[in-house]
Amino acid sequence: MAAAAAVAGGGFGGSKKVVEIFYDVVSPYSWLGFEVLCRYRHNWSIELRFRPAFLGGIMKETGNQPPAMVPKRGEYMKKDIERMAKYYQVPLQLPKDFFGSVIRKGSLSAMRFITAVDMTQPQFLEPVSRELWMRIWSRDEDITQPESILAAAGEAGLPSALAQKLLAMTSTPEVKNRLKATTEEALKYGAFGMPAVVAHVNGESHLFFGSDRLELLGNVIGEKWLGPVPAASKPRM
Ligand SMILES: N[C@@H](CCC(=O)N[C@@H](CS)C(=O)NCC(=O)O)C(=O)O
Repeated sequence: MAAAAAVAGGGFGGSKKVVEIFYDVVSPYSWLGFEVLCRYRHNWSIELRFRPAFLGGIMKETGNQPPAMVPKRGEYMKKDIERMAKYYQVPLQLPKDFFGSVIRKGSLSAMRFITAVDMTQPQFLEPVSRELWMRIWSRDEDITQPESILAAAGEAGLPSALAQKLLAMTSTPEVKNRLKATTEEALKYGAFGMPAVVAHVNGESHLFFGSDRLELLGNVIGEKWLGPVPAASKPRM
């Protein structure tokens, strides 16, 4: 198993089932899956592991394309995201210039920053990821410029000197290679898009694609699905 699992405390032999979510902040459906799994940490006997990866790399390696590249699917997606945001209670809003913000600008610098956080300050991984999603997928703000990334880090509570240091780390081979390695790991599990959720059960790994397959994930790991906002958890937003 890759470095991240080792860092997070070893293999998959504990009593809780390990569930990994491979995500990229450019992906709105990843945000939905991320928030719902964060809630289910309190309801299911799972150890949730965040695995920041690069969706562009997954698309390239598998020959896939973002769903909105098919115009009719793009139209449907707008409606779908609106409805899912309401149902999942996540404040997702489509950016005005979808192609500019999501396809053209992309998320490489943001995902490298998140990777640097994961490698050195993992306690900030969850809030930094969430704040970057808040920027691009809720407030229609940039996530590519250094000042945008630093602003998200500040909102997440990362001290400014530390955030500057992590930003400088994003151009190092260590960070670039780690993001590549996590992306390759997702591909090895069979990912072709995001969120890619991998559950480890009795030595076997099961891949689920999409924020809409978490009910099925629950069924496979023997846990009850209680809807996107289970009672024991409070939505964060
Ligand atoms: N039905 C899934 C859709 C997820 C989805 O469309 N994810 C995009 C990234 S935001 C993707 O990777 N799509 C690849 C594909 O549809 O083949 C859900 O509700 O989560």
